[in-house]
Amino acid sequence: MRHAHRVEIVRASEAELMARLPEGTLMQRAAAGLAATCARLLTGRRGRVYGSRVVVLAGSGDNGGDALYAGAALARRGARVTAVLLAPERVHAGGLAAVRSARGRVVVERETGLAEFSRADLVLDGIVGIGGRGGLRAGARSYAEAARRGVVVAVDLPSGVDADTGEVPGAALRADVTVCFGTYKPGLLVDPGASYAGAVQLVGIGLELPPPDVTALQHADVAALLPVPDVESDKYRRGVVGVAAGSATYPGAAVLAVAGALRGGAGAVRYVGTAAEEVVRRFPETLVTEGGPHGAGRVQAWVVGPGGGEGARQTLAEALASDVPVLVDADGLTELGRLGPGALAGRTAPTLLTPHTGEAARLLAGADGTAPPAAADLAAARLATARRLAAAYRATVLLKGSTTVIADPGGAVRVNPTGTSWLATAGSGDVLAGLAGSLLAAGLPALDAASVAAYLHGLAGRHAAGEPGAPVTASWVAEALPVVWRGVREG
Ligand SMILES: NC(=O)C1=CN([C@@H]2O[C@H](COP(=O)(O)OP(=O)(O)OC[C@H]3O[C@@H](n4cnc5c(N)ncnc54)[C@H](OP(=O)(O)O)[C@@H]3O)[C@@H](O)[C@H]2O)[C@@H](O)CC1
Ligand SMILES: Nc1ncnc2c1ncn2[C@@H]1O[C@H](COP(=O)(O)OP(=O)(O)O)[C@@H](O)[C@H]1O
Ligand SMILES: [K+]
Repeated sequence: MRHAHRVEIVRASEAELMARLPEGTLMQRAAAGLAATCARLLTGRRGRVYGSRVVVLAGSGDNGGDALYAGAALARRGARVTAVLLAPERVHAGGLAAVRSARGRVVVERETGLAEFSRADLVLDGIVGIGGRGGLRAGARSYAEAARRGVVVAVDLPSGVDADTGEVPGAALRADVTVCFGTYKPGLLVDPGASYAGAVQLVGIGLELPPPDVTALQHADVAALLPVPDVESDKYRRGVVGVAAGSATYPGAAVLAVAGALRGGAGAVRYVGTAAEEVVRRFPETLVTEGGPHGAGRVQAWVVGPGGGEGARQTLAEALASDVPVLVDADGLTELGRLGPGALAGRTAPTLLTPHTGEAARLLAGADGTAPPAAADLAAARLATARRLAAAYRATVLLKGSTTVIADPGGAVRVNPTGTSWLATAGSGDVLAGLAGSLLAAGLPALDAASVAAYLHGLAGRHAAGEPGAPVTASWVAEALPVVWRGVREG
C-alpha cells in the first residue's frame, strides 16, 4: 500500500525527527537518495555519469537545497553541473557552497539558464517543493514552458503541483521521474498533479508518520482482498448480486453491468428489469426475476441505475429500502441528486455512489440546493470533490475519471493507480458498477469493494488496450477481468 500524507503532517514529523538529529541530516539523506536516482538515470541514458550535462534549477527554499546538494554529488562523479539560481539572494547557502566546491557552474541570468535547460541530459527541478503556494511565479514559469531535451527529475514534487490536492493552479514542470522524501504526497497520486510526476520513487529519510491521509492499493493489497471460494463455499455463501439496470432505450447497459458482475466474485447474478431477454441471450447463467428489487428474493447487494431510464426512481427507492449494500450509478445518481441526501437517511447498510464528475455536480447541487458546479472544476479538485460528496451523503463515493478517487464518510480516501484514459468509452462505467456490486455481495466493505473494483477495472482497460495502446470497448474490458484477476493473485 502506498501511503501519502499532507504537508502539515510531513512538516510535523520532520520537525520531530530533526530535533533529535544533527542539523542538516534529513537534507543530506534526501539529497543522497536523489543523487543515486539521478546517477542511475544518467548511466541508463549515457552509459556513465562522467561528462553528462546536469542542470539544477534551484528555487529559494530547502527544495532548492536538496537539488543543489544532489547536483554537487553528481559533479563529484564527473558530471558537468550548472546550477541555475531563480532567486540568488535567497538560495540555500550550504547547497550553493557544495556545488561551488565540487566545481559546478552557477548562473543567474534567465536566458543563460534557459539555454542550459534545453541542452541538458538531466534537469533537477528544485524550484519549489512542499512549500509551494499557488501557481508558479513568473520567473519559474518560463522554465515550465521551455522546450527540453533531457530527463526531468522533480525534487519531492513537480514544481507547480499542489502537494495536498494534486491541483495545478497554473504552470507546472512536467517530470519524467519524481523522487519524493519520507512519504508520498497526495498530489503525486491524484490527477492532474500525478500526470506531471512521471514515475514516482520514494526515498526514506526516517520519518515516523501517523496514519496516512490518502492511500493507493498495490497488487499485494488487492490480492489479499479478493474473495476466493473455499471448500465451505456455495453460490449463496459467495453472495448473490442483484443488478437493476437497463431500459427499453438502453438494454446494453444491463448486459454490461451483468458482464462486470459475473466476473466480480459473487456466486450468482440476479437481474431485474426490462432487458432480461438481452441479458439472458448474452449470459445464460444470469438468474432473472420479474418486477423490481422489492420482490426479487434474496440478494446480498444491489447495483441500481446503469441505463435505468424512466424507471430509475422506483428501482432506486426499492433498492434503498432493502437492508443490504446498494451501489447507485448513472440514472440512479440523477434521481438521487433530485432527492438529496435525505433519501439515504434511513439506510442501515452501506451505500456506494459511483458518479463521474457530471453526476457529482448534480449530487452536490442536490445536497445543498444550489446550482450544479462546473464538472471541470470538480475534475480539477478530485480529492475535495469525493470528500465533499461522501460527507454530504454519508455514503462511500467512487468518483470516476482520470484518477478515480474513493472516499469513505469516515474520512478514509483511496486513489486508484491503475486507470487509463482508454477506459473513457461508453459502457465501461456499467462494467465497473457490476464488478463493484459483485464484490459488495461477496462481503467486501464498501471502501474495499470500490477500490478493488477500480483497480481491476483499470488493469483490465490496460490489458484490453495493450501496449502501446489501441481503442477498447466496454465488452473487452469485462472480458479482460479474469486475466487481470489471475495476474493480481500471481503477484
Ligand atoms: N523540512 C525538512 O526537514 C526537509 C525538507 N526537505 C525539502 O524541503 C522542501 C521544503 O522546503 P521549504 O519549506 O523551504 O519550501 P520549498 O518547497 O523549498 O518552497 C519554499 C520557497 O519557494 C517559494 N515559493 C512558494 N511558492 C512558490 C511558487 N508558486 N513559485 C515560485 N516560488 C515559490 C517561497 O518563496 P516565498 O513565499 O518565501 O517568497 C519559498 O522561498 C521539501 O519539499 C523537500 O524538498 C527535504 O530536504 C527533507 C527534509
Ligand atoms: N481520462 C480518463 N482517464 C482514466 N479513466 C477514465 C477517464 N475518463 C473516464 N475514465 C473511466 O472510464 C469509465 C467511464 O465511466 P462512465 O463515465 O460511467 O461511462 P459510461 O456511463 O458510458 O459507462 C470510468 O471507470 C472512468 O473512471
Ligand atoms: K520541485
